[in-house]
Amino acid sequence: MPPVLECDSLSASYDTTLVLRDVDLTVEEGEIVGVMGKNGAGKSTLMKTIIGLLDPTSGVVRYEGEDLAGTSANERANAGIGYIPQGRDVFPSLTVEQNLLVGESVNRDRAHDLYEEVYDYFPILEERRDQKAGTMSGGQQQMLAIGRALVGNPDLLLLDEHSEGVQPSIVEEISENLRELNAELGTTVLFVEQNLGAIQDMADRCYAMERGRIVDEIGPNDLQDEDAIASYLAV
Ligand SMILES: Nc1ncnc2c1ncn2[C@@H]1O[C@H](COP(=O)(O)OP(=O)(O)OP(=O)(O)O)[C@@H](O)[C@H]1O
Repeated sequence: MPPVLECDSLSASYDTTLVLRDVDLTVEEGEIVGVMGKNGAGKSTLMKTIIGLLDPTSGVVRYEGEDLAGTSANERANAGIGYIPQGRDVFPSLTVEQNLLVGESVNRDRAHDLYEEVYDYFPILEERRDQKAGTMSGGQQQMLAIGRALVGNPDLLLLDEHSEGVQPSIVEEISENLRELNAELGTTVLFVEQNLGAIQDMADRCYAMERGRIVDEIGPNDLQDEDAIASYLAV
């Protein structure tokens, strides 16, 4: 079976500024893989290039063995890639339930809706289903953004800094829920982060990114060694 996701010599730029440089990474089915790096390292750019919001200047993104070149972000979502952008981007004037309905539109298996699972992982979303998303806390909005991707029934979740602007205890809760849903639903996860705790709580293994390049790969044994990874983060 091919890896769920493969980036092969992936480079990307904004106008003439090259930001992502020759990135090679692989995510196997069922893994939770992190990419860590400081502000400006290129993590969001990597995510945008994988989901198709930014065209690579060179290199390839393969999803379940297929080259994604020429496919739109929408087509990638329809193929089973769920994307949770930095800053969450929930629709503030829609209710929780309406936000989830938008996410469900890409579910390929309409017979199996995932609301029950989402409400199990994030009970606050069920409690607040009729509340406008914009009135909720940062952590609750993050849960909603994850829930909105999940009801689309993704095989792969791309998460861009889910810890940002969220209080530490809630970051921990979200990370734990993501691990649970990875184990129970089998959803593969690629996340980018600069939060040490979130990386240690979530990742099976991790890549380190500096100035748009992958400079190290950290296996499970070294992930709990703060000294081994702190230099890649702003800690
Ligand atoms: N739309 C854009 N146009 C031009 N340059 C950009 C754009 N977005 C990001 N950049 C630049 O690309 C580089 C990488 O940014 P990126 O957002 O990918 O980093 P990041 O690792 O996600 O950082 P952060 O944690 O701050 O989000 C930075 O130098 C940034 O200024």
